[in-house]
Amino acid sequence: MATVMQKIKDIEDEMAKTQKNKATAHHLGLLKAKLAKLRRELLTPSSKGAGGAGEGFDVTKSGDSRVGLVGFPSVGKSTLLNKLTGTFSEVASYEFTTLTCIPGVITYRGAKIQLLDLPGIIEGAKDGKGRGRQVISTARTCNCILIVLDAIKPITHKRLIEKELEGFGIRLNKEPPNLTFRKKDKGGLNLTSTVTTTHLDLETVKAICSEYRIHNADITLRYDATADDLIDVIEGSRVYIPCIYVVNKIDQITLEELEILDKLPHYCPISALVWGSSAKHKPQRVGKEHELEDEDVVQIIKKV
Ligand SMILES: Nc1nc2c(ncn2[C@@H]2O[C@H](COP(=O)(O)OP(=O)(O)OP(=O)(O)O)[C@@H](O)[C@H]2O)c(=O)[nH]1
Ligand SMILES: [K+]
Ligand SMILES: [Mg+2]
Repeated sequence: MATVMQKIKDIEDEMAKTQKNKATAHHLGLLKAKLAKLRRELLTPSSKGAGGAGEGFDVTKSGDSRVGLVGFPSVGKSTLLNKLTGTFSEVASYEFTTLTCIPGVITYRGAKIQLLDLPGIIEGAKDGKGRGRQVISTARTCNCILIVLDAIKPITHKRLIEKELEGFGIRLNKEPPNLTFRKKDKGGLNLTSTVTTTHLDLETVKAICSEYRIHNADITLRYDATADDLIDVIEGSRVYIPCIYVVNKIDQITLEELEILDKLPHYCPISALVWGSSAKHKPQRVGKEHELEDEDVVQIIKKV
């Protein structure tokens, strides 16, 4: 029998092959619903190897808010935790230095923010690769997620990390769908909308609902919702979390490259070190007299 993973792969392949147009919308909607169901199966504790937070991840929530550092290995998550909180989390140039969840605290304008350093995740993390599931389950408990990216790595890494989080029911920088879905005993499926809709028609809604064996329901759309939005509402258990894209190691790129990155929404460029062509060794501690060269990055540390 095909494994859940294989079934997911088959559906993803079929979706990739299916042309996107009006005639295929309901079929694609059906495939999306099948995919959402299989993912849930994969993530429920009864299925092998799945489960919530595990050993080394059971950090108690504390303070006013919880922020999690998520990213590929060696992008500088632990360096950032250490700099921001004064906690010690091991830093090294090799991948998977951090193996558990390490908490630290930032005090900002009287608020205590719990910052969580997490192991690096890799593609396929949501499907159980590495400690990915523990990492993403922990990310689900956060009030804000910082996706840490390495400025010299391809920007496609942003999308890869987003996909891992999305596959685990996390929705980033998104409001919960503004639609109501009310199941009832009889009367069939009724679709009404208060705005013009371009994604969902009755046929697509029927295809999705049939996959969930729902034959009677009132659905009201208050915005131009997609098939994915409807599936999210039917599935439930989605979490809507704000996210900031922290692009680290900008000391390694040029100003022109930095300007391109500046177009990313919800973005913050940082560098945890001071490197540049004026420095004799990297990073170098310098005084006021030091003459800087173009594109040098300076870190100023203020004594409290
Ligand atoms: N050039 C440069 N190097 C950095 C910066 N921040 C961190 N590094 C280096 O990047 C490497 C990885 O840093 P870590 O903090 O261990 O990265 P991590 O994301 O926690 O790695 P894992 O725990 O293995 O996932 C180390 O060699 C750091 O010194 C930065 O801003 N600029
Ligand atoms: K590392
Ligand atoms: Mg680390």
